Amino acid sequence: MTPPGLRRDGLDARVRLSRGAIEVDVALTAEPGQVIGILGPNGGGKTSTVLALAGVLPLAAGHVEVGGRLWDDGRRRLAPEQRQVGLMLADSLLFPHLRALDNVAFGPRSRGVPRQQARQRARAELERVGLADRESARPGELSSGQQARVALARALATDPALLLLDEPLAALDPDTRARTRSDLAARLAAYDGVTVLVTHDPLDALTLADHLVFVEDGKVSQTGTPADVLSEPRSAYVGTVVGLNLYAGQGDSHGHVRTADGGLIVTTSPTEGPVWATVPPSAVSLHLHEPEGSPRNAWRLRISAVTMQGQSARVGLVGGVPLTAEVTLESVTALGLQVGHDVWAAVKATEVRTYPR
Ligand SMILES: Nc1ncnc2c1ncn2[C@@H]1O[C@H](COP(=O)(O)OP(=O)(O)OP(=O)(O)O)[C@@H](O)[C@H]1O
Repeated sequence: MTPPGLRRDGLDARVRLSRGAIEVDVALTAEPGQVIGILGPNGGGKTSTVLALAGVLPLAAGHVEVGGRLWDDGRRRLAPEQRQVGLMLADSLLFPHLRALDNVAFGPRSRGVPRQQARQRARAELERVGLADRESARPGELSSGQQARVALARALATDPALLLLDEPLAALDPDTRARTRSDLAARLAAYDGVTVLVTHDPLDALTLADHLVFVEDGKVSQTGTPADVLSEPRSAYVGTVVGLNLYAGQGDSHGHVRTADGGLIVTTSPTEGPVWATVPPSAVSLHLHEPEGSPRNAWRLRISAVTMQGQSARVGLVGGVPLTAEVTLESVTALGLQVGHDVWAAVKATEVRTYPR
């Protein structure tokens, strides 16, 4: 809750630092109340960025400004405890000997709030995450999802201007994860500070974040709303996250896109110049013989992987235009799809979408 009269100005940061072998350079901006989702491959610099925002890692250059206050300008910085930050990690790191109420009250207490007032605040926070009736439970008596909600309540009990969530749901099993995700979404909707959420799970990012920032090898490879990113991925990694086959190519005026590897893709979408082309895996059909008929793409490719996903199968294909195809389990059986076999992959030209690079 923002005290009356205190204006919240959101986040304006440029994090520049060296970490291991990589040079991190990540700019982040957000309005109060917004959630920024940071995604990226392992070791890309996501956690380093969050640690720099928290003040645990010093900036080599750049700045961190939160709520109109300069926290770090690359030379002078506020210590972590001087920053209005709430932190939640995959490991909820609750004190095992303290009941839920005192775990949550710990933050305000350590900032000098008197005991009764801190407990009152903790009670309100537990209520907001639906745990009013479990305030006396020790962490060992709570489920993993409840522990995560206590950790969230604790992170918010100090009125942070910046809430940092680093893989907050990663330790939960899929069912608990889904339920806790919706609890988290509800709580974040009522939070008026800025949230930075690091996650590997596209579903977390797509359902919780207003804005996505992809960090690869220390740099921002793409930013945008979830809708922007879903429709127009701009790196191989982002393509994989949103589940589309993505190609960088050069288009001509005849609807032909030539990829860097020499593959040819035919599309009805505008093509001239450097373009990205996407093919949804579900738009790929597989055949044992060369398909005939309307203008479409037909590539002879080799199967590199077959994995089941619910009622369908994902088939990895390598060759001139490497693809992932999503087909029914019946087709896997009927066509006898196996790693190492060659098949024809067909995609209608109308299913290939392009946009400028
Ligand atoms: N304690 C450390 N000391 C030195 N280098 C580190 C340390 N922790 C991580 N690194 C290195 O810093 C780089 C960035 O790591 P970071 O943890 O920020 O990436 P990440 O994107 O969060 O990765 P992950 O998804 O695996 O958590 C990596 O090259 C990593 O090896």
